[in-house]
Amino acid sequence: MVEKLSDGQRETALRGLDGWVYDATSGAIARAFKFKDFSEAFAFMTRVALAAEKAGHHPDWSNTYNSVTISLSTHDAGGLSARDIALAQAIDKLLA
Ligand SMILES: C[C@H](O)[C@H](O)[C@H]1CNC2=NC(N)=NC(=O)C2=N1
Repeated sequence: MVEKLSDGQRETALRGLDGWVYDATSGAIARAFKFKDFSEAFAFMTRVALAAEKAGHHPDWSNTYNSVTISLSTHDAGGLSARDIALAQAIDKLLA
């Protein structure tokens, strides 16, 4: 069982995450990504899937053609945990 982040911990973590937005209703952070075409978007999703499986932590996401929206929360904690921050950082690294 992993701990939900405090408001302060969440705000500090979000300052270091470009493009990720916190939604208080869902208790999740989300970021939208745009690619050249579906093939590029799906290649990215494949890499995210491998990173997620490695982390044992998985995204809620959607894909429409060249857009991918990823939402991260820790269902077990009922909100945001350090696992979401770590996965968001790993996802951002895939784009660097
Ligand atoms: C049993 C397993 O470790 C858990 O169900 C994991 C798997 N992946 C998960 N992913 C996310 N995003 N939240 C979770 O609470 C979660 N729990």
